[in-house]
Amino acid sequence: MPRKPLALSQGDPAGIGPDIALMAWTKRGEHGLTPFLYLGDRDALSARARSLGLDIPIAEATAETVNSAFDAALPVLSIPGDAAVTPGSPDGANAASTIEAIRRAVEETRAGRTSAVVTCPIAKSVLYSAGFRFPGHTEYLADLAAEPGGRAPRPVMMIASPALRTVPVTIHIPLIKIAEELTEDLIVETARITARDLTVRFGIASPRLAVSGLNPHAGEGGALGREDDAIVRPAIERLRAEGIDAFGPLPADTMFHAAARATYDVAICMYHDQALIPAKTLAFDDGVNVTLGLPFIRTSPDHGTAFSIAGTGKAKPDSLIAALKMAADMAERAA
Ligand SMILES: NC(=O)c1ccc[n+]([C@@H]2O[C@H](COP(=O)([O-])OP(=O)(O)OC[C@H]3O[C@@H](n4cnc5c(N)ncnc54)[C@H](O)[C@@H]3O)[C@@H](O)[C@H]2O)c1
Ligand SMILES: N[C@H](C(=O)O)[C@H](O)COP(=O)(O)O
Repeated sequence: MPRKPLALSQGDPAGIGPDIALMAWTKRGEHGLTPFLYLGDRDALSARARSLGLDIPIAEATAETVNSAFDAALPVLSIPGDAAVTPGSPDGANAASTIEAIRRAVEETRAGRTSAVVTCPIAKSVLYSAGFRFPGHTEYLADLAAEPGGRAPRPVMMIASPALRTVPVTIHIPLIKIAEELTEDLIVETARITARDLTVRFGIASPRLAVSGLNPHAGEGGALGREDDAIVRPAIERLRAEGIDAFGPLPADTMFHAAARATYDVAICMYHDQALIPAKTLAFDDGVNVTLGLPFIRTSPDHGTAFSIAGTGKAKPDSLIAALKMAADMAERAA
């Protein structure tokens, strides 16, 4: 039975999404990539191939025709933008098509025509200026996952690589709001979803969750902040009472060295940079952004639109290739 194709959304067409999608396609044999359907502006993709000096056939396709087309051409379900695309110069006029590509990738996947959603990077600020009301893909995908009249599932962001997996409990909020938004329930719910999906999506029978403290030295017994003892520790106690192997709160500055990393399967961190700095420092090229808690599989490269190098040939497709491979592996496990 041939594998179902992946749905790859273009991201911001002025970013490196088109670059890395083209480069990944040229490496499809080397990496044994599962065929993907690129959802985005076909003309912009063709123009990017020309500017990169890549002679890549591009074929209009649907989920049903991707597998037969993929060896000879890059299959595209065309979603034209409303403005010409200049690499490195994002245009809010293309926000609607950028968002539509994500929506359609989810639609194809939820309909069972594709096996997973892989998203090329969007520029949040560009979408915000066009009225996009979600912090990023993560929250938008959860909204798309909601059943009619139902609540959106809680999405969980995980950055995963062979070196480390990390999850930020709070995500795209200003630092000044973290202590205000960090609650025992949020930590418990995030950890529960992470533990479940590490088992279901990654086959880890008994995942070990290292939970970081919020404050320096995990609060130093209360001398450097009350949150660790008043919020994080009770959350860990609740998780352990449910049979989840969670431990901490750990001082964040000593939980990411090699020996410490060998003691756990994922680090549950209190905020974005506490989770993403170690993850991207250790594995920028093969790190993958995975959204847990959704009823479908979604991965993304661990980087952004890199506008300054779009169209220059300097972008590396490694993280996108890792995201495509991880999505295919997760889909195979789910089949
Ligand atoms: N998955 C996503 O959609 C995603 C992830 C992160 C950031 N973003 C968005 O991207 C925009 C730019 O974010 P940023 O500047 O903080 O981070 P960035 O990842 O776009 O760039 C950071 C640095 O890394 C380099 N870089 C990034 N990807 C690279 C690649 N594949 N090959 C070679 N070099 C690469 C860039 O040139 C830049 O110097 C922001 O709007 C942000 O919100 C989106
Ligand atoms: N913080 C994420 C990262 O650096 O990979 C990035 O903003 C992506 O978020 P979304 O997947 O929600 O767009």
